[in-house]
Amino acid sequence: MLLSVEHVSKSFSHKHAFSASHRHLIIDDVSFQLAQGESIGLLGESGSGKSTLANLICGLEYPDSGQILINGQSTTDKKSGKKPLSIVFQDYTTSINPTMNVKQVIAESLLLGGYIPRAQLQDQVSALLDRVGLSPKLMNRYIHELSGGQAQRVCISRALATCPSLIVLDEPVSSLDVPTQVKILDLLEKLKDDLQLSYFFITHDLQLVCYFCESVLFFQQKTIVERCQTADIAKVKHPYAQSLLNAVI
Ligand SMILES: Nc1ncnc2c1ncn2[C@@H]1O[C@H](COP(=O)(O)OP(=O)(O)OP(=O)(O)O)[C@@H](O)[C@H]1O
Repeated sequence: MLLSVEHVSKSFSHKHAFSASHRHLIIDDVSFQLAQGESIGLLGESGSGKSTLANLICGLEYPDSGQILINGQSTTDKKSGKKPLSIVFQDYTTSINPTMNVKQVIAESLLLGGYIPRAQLQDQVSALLDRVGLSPKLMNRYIHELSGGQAQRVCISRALATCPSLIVLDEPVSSLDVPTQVKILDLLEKLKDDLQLSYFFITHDLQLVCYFCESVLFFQQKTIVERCQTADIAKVKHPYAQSLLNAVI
């Protein structure tokens, strides 16, 4: 199994000005699996914990209990080496270091994927920019010199640089205008087919999930309340899943 999330719970400590800090449970006993080549959509309300789950999968946060295995290796296992996954965040403005140009951003990720002779770096960055439909001429630009669509393409090429099997897409088009959203979604669809990628696609948009993913997880009240194949979306039973379905039909 490419990704196995097993009974994962996570809470955060919130400090209060005039009282002791409290721990708030954000993720409660979440389990699901994703097979190689499969894509899953995660639908949930704003603030329900979707990004926290994404961060747990990527090893940016650790579970309080339960475990997350990627190709059988725990995300908490520091010795497991390079993980076959990348993440694309919603906010491209904060996910790119503003002091690095495009070449440095992508090169940093390429080098994470393994040693590359310095002489090959330029060509590999060019190839990755080409893969996401950007001209190599943009290599020396900084984030503030790019359009939103260009910046998100840079984030996608950075995600591809480590040759992942799985990409966690945390609302990758929500910060873009509609025409740019369509172009980025077309790109993601093409990359999925060309590179046989699996996506863990976090969004508020049920139609998008049905277009991109084989199955969908409905996330509410800190946990997954229903999972179904997108082909069977009309058969969902949980009231939350039904309410999302009714909103689009
Ligand atoms: N590092 C942290 N420390 C404390 N609380 C956190 C931390 N990260 C997230 N939270 C809290 O966890 C809850 C869920 O946040 P999260 O960003 O995962 O939700 P979300 O479903 O992705 O929201 P949105 O759809 O609005 O992006 C929020 O109440 C948030 O304040």
